[in-house]
Amino acid sequence: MDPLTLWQQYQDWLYYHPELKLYLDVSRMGLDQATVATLTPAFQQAFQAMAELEAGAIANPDEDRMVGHYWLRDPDLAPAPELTAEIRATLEQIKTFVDQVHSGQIAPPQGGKFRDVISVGIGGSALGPQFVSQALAPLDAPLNIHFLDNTDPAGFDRLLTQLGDRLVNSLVLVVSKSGGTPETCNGMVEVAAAFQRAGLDFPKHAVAITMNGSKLFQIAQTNHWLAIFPMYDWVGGRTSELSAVGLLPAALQGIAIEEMLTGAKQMDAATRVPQIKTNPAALLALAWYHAGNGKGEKDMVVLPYKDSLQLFSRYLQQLVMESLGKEKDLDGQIVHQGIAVYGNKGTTDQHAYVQQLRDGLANFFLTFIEVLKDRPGTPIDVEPGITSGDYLCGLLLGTRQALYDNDRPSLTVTLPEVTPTTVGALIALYERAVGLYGFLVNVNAYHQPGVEAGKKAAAANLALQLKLVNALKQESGPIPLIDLVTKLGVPEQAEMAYLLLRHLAANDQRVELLGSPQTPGQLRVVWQG
Ligand SMILES: O=P(O)(O)OC[C@H]1O[C@](O)(CO)[C@@H](O)[C@@H]1O
Repeated sequence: MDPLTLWQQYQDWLYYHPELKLYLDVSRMGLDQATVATLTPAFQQAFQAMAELEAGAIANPDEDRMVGHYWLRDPDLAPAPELTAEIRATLEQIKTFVDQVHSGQIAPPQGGKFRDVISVGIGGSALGPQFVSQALAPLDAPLNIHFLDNTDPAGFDRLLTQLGDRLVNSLVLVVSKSGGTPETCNGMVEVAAAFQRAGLDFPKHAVAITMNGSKLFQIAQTNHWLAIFPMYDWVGGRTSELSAVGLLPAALQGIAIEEMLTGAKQMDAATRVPQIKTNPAALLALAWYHAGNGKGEKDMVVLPYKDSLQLFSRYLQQLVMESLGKEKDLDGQIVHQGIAVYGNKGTTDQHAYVQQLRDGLANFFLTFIEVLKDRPGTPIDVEPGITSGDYLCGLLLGTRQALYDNDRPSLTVTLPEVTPTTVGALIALYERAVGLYGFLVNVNAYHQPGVEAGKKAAAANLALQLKLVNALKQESGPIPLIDLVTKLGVPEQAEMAYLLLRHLAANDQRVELLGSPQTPGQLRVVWQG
């Protein structure tokens, strides 16, 4: 299209939210009225399904659960007064607790105030809080937050060593909706052990965020932890940033959580409009569907041109891919749905993989996240009349143009600045877009069966490891690996047994592999206990 036609296309498709001052530009996604017309019936069904979801329908049929993250920012939407009351009560519990921590009314047993937060959690129990902390935490935050979002011993050691004797003024949030995620449980045990080694009373530093009655709930209750904040079965991990999972850590850092909720609520109202072109979430879902032919044929590359939004793509990887990446649709048909998400930030990524985006595989659409306000305070010129922020904007727009000129589609979400309100709105925008898209492609966007498969396999491997070690202890000397698994009745597990024993030998001197690593099938194993 020639520039003037494109300018008209930009204006025809532009979405602008007057209160949030947020723009959405899908003009470079190759959409036209015919596409809208073709998909309008599907969207009408999606709008209807979304309305039923918000009204309390079982929108997660595989787990027989409602889907209620929208109620978190508008409690009156909840389908029952007790849910409304519970949401309000949790928000008050968060505010009261945080005020007491900030004032020192809730303080470490040794005195002083809590100054650091160790957040132990994974997936949606970490990604949202990490994104929001990087985006919004003030430089003079009353508490500094640190995340343990894996089961890596070296990761535990690194943070706990860095904190050193700051442990005495550290608050520990253990965040797990299910209360049983192994990585999070391991983190809790490791951190508790560190507190014990330091002679500190862990429960007096610990807070749980979990579902009522979970394993974590029972540990926290039995050991009289400082507080327990509820998670609900109708809030998924990947949509929990505006529940206690995200609001508690944000508030502890001095982030205005009420403004996050307001921004999300304002965006929810906008994305509730049952019209494609005046609903920003519908426009996103339409653009995604069109780009990937409803089958995720194009990857979603997410490029915020703002350092503080760098973690947004990691956050979206779970929100989009754990929601849409499904083997079967709601009719049980094999569909292998999904949209792959990657990206870090601009302009940085222009010096990494944008080369391939511009000239190589055309298997993506780009999502620019633009922030109009460059910085608080007065800019300086880096060249006469040009600031570094001008460069950031110019390079975004230049990359957008260069991609378009080579038939690479892109869309742009523009925020006036990064604030709790706009971050809340951005989260809400994408939660709704994923939900609408899920309805368009007829998948349950609210469960995650594939992850359970990996968890089950891991548990089986750890059980095998224990059997191998117990069997080794019965041996009087080295035993061929093959004989060991045969004795255990699992000869078909020879490779897994080898891989587990190789890791054990690298970390536990009592297990030794004898023979050449080049020929693992001929190795002998011995327990030097
Ligand atoms: O909060 P939990 O129950 O520990 O789960 C952590 C994460 O694991 C998953 O259940 C599976 O990845 C995510 O949906 C969730 O955010």
